[in-house]
Order: sequence, then C-alpha cells, then structure tokens
Amino acid sequence: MALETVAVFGAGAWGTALAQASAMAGREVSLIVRTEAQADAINASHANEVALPGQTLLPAITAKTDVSDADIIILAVPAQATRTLLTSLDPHLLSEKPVILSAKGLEVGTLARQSEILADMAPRAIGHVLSGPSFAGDVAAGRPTAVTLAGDDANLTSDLAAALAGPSFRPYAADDRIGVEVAGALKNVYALACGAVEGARLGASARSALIARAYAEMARMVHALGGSAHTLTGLAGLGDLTLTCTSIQSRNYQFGMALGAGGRTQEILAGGAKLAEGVATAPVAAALARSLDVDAPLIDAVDAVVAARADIATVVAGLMARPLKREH
Ligand SMILES: NC(=O)C1=CN([C@@H]2O[C@H](COP(=O)(O)OP(=O)(O)OC[C@H]3O[C@@H](n4cnc5c(N)ncnc54)[C@H](OP(=O)(O)O)[C@@H]3O)[C@@H](O)[C@H]2O)C=CC1
Ligand SMILES: O=C(CO)COP(=O)(O)O
Repeated sequence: MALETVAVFGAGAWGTALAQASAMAGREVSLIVRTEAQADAINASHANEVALPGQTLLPAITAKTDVSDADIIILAVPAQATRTLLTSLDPHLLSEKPVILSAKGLEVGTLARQSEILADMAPRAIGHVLSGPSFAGDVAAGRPTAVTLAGDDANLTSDLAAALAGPSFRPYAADDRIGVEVAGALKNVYALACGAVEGARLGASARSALIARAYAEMARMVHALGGSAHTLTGLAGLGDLTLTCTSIQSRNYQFGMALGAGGRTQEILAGGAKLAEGVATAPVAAALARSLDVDAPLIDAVDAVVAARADIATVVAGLMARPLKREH
C-alpha cells in the first residue's frame, strides 16, 4: 500500500503538529482547515499562528479546505467532534485507507471510543489509534517524542509507523487499540485530578499517590473493556499519564488547577479555558465504569467535582475514608 501522502483533518494544535511530524518524515501533507481564510493565512505565512504561534511549518504542508485523495488520513479534531467530522467526509476518501485517530476522549451520549465511532461511520476504513506523551509544541518544534500507534494488521501498522517516523518523532507499533485509546482518554480525567491536587495545595505526595492509584484504576477499566493492562506499561499508559499528571503545560492539568483553586466548571469554561478533553470524558468514563461494574473511585470523584456535585475537600475526605484494602 502506498503511504506517501497524508491528509490531516483538524488544524488545531495537535493536527498542525502531526502535519509537521508527517512532513519531517518526508510525507506530502494536506492540512485540512474549515475556511479558505484559514488556508490562505497558513499558506502565506507557513505557520498556524492561531493554533501553534511562532512555529514555522515545513514547505511540504499545504493547508486546504478539502482533499480528494490521500494515502494516510489523520483525524485530529476534539473527541466530541469526530462523529460530526466523519459525517461530512466522502466515504470513498476513507475506504480501505489507514485512518489514524488521535483524539483522546470518549463520546458523550454513546460512551464510544474513537475507533468505535469510526467503525460506525466509516466501516471500510482501517482504523488506527495514536497516543502517548506528546505535547503539540514539542512535536512541532522537533523535540524528541515517542508515541504508540496501534492497529489490527501488524504489518500495516509497522509500515505506517515507519512512514510517520522522523529524527524527532518515534512511533512504536502496537496491536491493542482498546488499551491505547482507553488510556489516552482516561489520562485526561486523572490529569484534572492531579491539577486539582496542585490547585488545592494538597502536596506532591498526594499527587504521586493519585497517579499510582489512577494507574491501577485504569488497568481495571482497560481489562473490563477488552484491552490488555500490559499496554499501560508503555507510552500510551505510563508515559502519557505521568506527562499529563505532572506538567502544567497540560491543558487538563491547568483546568484541574482551576477546579482545585475553587473554580467551577462553567465559570472556567466561560473564562476561555483551552480544550480540556477530561471535562467531557469524566462523566462518560464514570457511566462506563458503572455499566461494567468497575470500581473507579477516582473517576467518580473527578466526575462529581466537574459536575459541581461535590467540592474537592469532600471528595478527598471520601477517598481517604474508603475501607482499607490490600494494594493488589
Ligand atoms: N494539543 C496537544 O498537545 C495534543 C492534543 N491531543 C488531542 O488532539 C485532539 C485535538 O486537540 P487540539 O488540536 O490540541 O485542540 P485545539 O483546540 O487546538 O484544536 C481543535 C481543532 O479542531 C477543529 N475542529 C473542531 N470541530 C471540528 C469539526 N467538526 N470539523 C473540523 N474541524 C473541527 C477546530 O477548528 P476551528 O479552529 O475552526 O474551530 C480546531 O482547529 C484532542 O482530543 C486532544 O486530546 C493529543 C495529543 C497532544
Ligand atoms: O495529550 C496530551 C499530551 O500527551 C496533551 O494534553 P492536554 O490536552 O492536557 O494538554
């Protein structure tokens, strides 16, 4: 299968960074934007000043409002927009093509993972999931980054990883799509919690305890959903959980800090917060845990705080008062 040309849908921070990584790997890239004005601005300046200010984009990237064909399709819109985007695309564009899902979130209403949305909307597409510790700014600037790329066909996934790999972007091929995408979605929920710990000044010990217990909870969720808990030892699990749960660069962590400082979700959103996928995913993950009968006290705690059903002090007291148990 030819893997020369790439179309990236979604010209936010992550879509632009993945376009840049693809261009660094030697691919010819179409970055699909929503308006001609956006396309003109990006092509004239060789930069996406809205999404990634100050970052020069490689000449192999052309911004467009549409594309008729590409060997590799990357979807990089927010998790809640993936279905709408897929509704608008010509099914022939995706048919028998590798489609890489890069959003990290679960769909409100359906509780669906990104690859379930793709299977629903474009059953002939060959779904892959890309996740791992990777801030858009780092990837676009060529700072060393490693991610997981999971798909069902081992040979194709390895070929895709090779087609996107560059001197500073290293995708590891894997086969556990469920584990990779559940990890990517849930780490945003835990990043809200860790940010809240910081915002409420509960201390570094609390944050590390939270990360370790989040890992255990995530393993229960992945297992219950049919993925492999072993996947969590890798980039999409441990790698992204530690990055997002400890870095103030993370938008989810920043949102959590605002919650921890006493802000309410609606106020923080109204104040112009950047995209924090965990806000939409927390109630979905909580519903999923209930439907699977998985014990998920941390997801429940984040859900309660995000929905303003409880304050941080109350959920922390509740977590600390849970019956003592053996660690494993
Ligand atoms: N930023 C990062 O470091 C990383 C982000 N991700 C994930 O990537 C996903 C996107 O995040 P990110 O790029 O940062 O978010 P941004 O908020 O920077 O950008 C989102 C982009 O999606 C576009 N968009 C929204 N809805 C649609 C739609 N229906 N059709 C077409 N385009 C649409 C927006 O377009 P418009 O501007 O026209 O509104 C915007 O350009 C998230 O799931 C995030 O978790 C993953 C790894 C790293
Ligand atoms: O997923 C990311 C890094 O791997 C980006 O995290 P935020 O969306 O929290 O900024």
